[in-house]
Amino acid sequence: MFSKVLVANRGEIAVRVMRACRDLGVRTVAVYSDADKHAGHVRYADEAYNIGPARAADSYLDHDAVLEAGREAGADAVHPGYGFLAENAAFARRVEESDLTWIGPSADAMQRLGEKTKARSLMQEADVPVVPGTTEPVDSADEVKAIAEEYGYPVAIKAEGGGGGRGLKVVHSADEVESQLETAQREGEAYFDNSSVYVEKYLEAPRHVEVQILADEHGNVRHLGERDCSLQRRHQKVIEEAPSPALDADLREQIGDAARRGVREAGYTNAGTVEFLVEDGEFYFMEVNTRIQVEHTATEVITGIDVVKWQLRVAAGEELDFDQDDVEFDGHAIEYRINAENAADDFAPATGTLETYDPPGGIGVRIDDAVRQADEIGGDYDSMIAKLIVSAGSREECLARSERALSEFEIEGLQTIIPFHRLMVTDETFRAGEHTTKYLDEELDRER
Ligand SMILES: Nc1ncc2cc(-c3cccc4ccccc34)c(N3CC[C@@H](N)C3)nc2n1
Ligand SMILES: [Ca+2]
Repeated sequence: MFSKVLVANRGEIAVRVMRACRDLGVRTVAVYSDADKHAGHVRYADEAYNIGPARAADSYLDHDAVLEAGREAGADAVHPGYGFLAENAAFARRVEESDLTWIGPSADAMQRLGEKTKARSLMQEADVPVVPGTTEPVDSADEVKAIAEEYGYPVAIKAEGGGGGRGLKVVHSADEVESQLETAQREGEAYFDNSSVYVEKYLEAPRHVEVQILADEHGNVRHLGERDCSLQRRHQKVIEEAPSPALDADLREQIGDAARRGVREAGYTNAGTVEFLVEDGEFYFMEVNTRIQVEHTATEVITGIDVVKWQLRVAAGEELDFDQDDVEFDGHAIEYRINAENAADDFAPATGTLETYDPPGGIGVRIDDAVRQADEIGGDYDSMIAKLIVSAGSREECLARSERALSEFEIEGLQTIIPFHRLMVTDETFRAGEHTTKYLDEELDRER
């Protein structure tokens, strides 16, 4: 096991990783920008190194600055968290080539799965259903039209280097194809430095269901069940839950097995998430997230498995000490992202001072955060300041407990989306678990 780990991140996920380190008796190193000098993850770590100014590109995204801090601290390994450099294969490779261990999948596995068409053909090799479409990039309008002829409009043109909803163009008819194809290629070049695009049948109102995977370096691959992330706003997840209300036992087993086959085929190790779209009782592979995710907590709470601790142990060469049928799911968990945003003002980012910061507690309530009363919340980074994860024996009990926990959560001096969450847990479509990925965008627009 490592003796010292550098966490190349900030906020709640940095503290989350440091907690797993401490559980394992591993010393922790924080890195911080000038704006984060007094931040929670710096307070929590055993030692901390300044890596540059507030702008992420000059600090948390600066490969050399992070590696230099690792060297200075004499760290054995680097955990990237999520966001920032977490899915940057080039950085993972630099860490692999240094004398630090990368806590995550190999750079090669990241590369293989980061190119969406390669990921799709890999999944087909493993008999994992993919959304109908091409597994090679397309570069002519005719190829796009051919897919639409075969599967019907609308079709989705997606950037090879995209993901997370970026680089997705929905084409509703033949006369839109040329312009949308051109835009998708141009944006792919601009945003992902990759103009390749591919085409899929666009599923009108799917659920977004993802499977948590843990794979060690000895060929053991386990799935830890699924999470439903259908409640999204402009591709930003707002509430996630485990298990998905949209799956029955049979579909649950099929989707879990498919995720394991796909990850094994990809030679993937460490923690990862296989994302699927689910519609009319069918599931289709969408993409793999080669990192720990914000919402890993919902899985931890119902399985009792510490995913981050296993990331560290797997990276240190340990074997998973449980079989697939040892993984049990107990009850229901819902995670509410507490973002510093003003839901009444189209979720515009908010800044301010936490004059009051009084999180809820009690049975079935977990708070993952890195802030405390009187902290200043600026606009330099992602707006999520905390996660509230509520769990109970059933989804109904979890909703009731959520209302109680959300009513206890007191924040003053800063606008957050807590009022939005309080509304959501009383919404009858959400309570019935019948919301699709379209629900929020349409519902909010309709209300406005
Ligand atoms: N062929 C096909 N059909 C429907 C889709 C639906 C989604 C999707 C999934 C989840 C939320 C969405 C919100 C608005 C628009 C799309 C979505 C989707 N993506 C891609 C990235 C992921 N974060 C969202 N890909 C799709 N692809
Ligand atoms: Ca994704």
